[in-house]
Amino acid sequence: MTVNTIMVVGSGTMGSGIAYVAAVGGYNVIVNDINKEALDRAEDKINSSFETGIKRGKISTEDAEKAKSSIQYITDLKSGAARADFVIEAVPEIISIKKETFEKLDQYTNPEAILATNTSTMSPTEIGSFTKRPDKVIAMHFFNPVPKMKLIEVIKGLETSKETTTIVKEVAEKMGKETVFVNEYPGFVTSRISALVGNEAFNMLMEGVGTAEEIDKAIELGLNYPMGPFKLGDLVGLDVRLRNLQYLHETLGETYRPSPLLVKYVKAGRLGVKTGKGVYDYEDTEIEKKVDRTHQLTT
Ligand SMILES: NC(=O)c1ccc[n+]([C@@H]2O[C@H](COP(=O)([O-])OP(=O)(O)OC[C@H]3O[C@@H](n4cnc5c(N)ncnc54)[C@H](O)[C@@H]3O)[C@@H](O)[C@H]2O)c1
Repeated sequence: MTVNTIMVVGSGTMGSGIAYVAAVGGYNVIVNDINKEALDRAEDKINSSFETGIKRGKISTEDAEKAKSSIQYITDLKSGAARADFVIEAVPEIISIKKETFEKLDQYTNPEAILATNTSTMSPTEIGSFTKRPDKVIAMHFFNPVPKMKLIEVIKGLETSKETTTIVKEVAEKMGKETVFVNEYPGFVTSRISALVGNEAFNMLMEGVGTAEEIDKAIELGLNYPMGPFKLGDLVGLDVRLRNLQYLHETLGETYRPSPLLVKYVKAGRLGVKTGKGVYDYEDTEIEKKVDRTHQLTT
């Protein structure tokens, strides 16, 4: 099967980045969101990614214009799905929303279309079971910010076919990405390790091992991580972090029990950069600058 048109469902942080790399990769792109304002924000963000790309010499003005004109923004899932031969879902990490989305996609797309999920933790086998084509369902786990981060972690479900993995590899390469193919297990490789490191840091803070700044500095300079676990957590969103940990705790057991301090921060509404306060206070411009400078993050 030749992939010409990619539809991205959910145009938030991840969906907008995925749409951008798909357009730069030469695909016709349909971006869908149930929320018109989110769709408008995505369009602004994608257009500014093109401007940055041109300024940094990563893409010519001509190619950027061509790629930009290949993107369509729509709120109607049905009409977009009917034209797509490859779909990447990036709706919130809530199983009921994923289920409803995949049931609809299964109904509206050509039966040959591949349906990929950008889930951070969930089972592509379970997501595949919401459709009548589990052989064509797979997880493509992108990293934030998508235009910068090189990797797509690809996770096969129990029924995912060889043909599907081959096509996914081709699509990822056209998007300029490296891939790792892993077998399904909760949290895959990256989300499982990242959640654990972040949780351990919260436990250390709770135990009084050090301040947040000291723990972040130790991990950055001593272990050569590009970003300390608290800065990363604040950027990802502590609520998102907690949700991932709760899922890993349910599926993998005690090792992943969320730190009581993380739970307390979320209860207080201290969710990180997005609420202006998380572990750090973002009125502190120095930390905000640091966070801006460091772009590597993942949930
Ligand atoms: N944020 C990250 O760093 C990151 C990294 C890797 C993977 N992920 C995963 O990517 C997915 C999306 O995360 P995000 O951070 O982009 O979320 P987000 O909240 O920024 O965006 C989600 C978008 O989906 C839209 N939406 C909600 N219900 C919808 C529906 N039924 N149909 C169409 N659109 C719908 C929302 O309006 C919103 O614009 C999640 O599964 C998340 O776990 C996130």
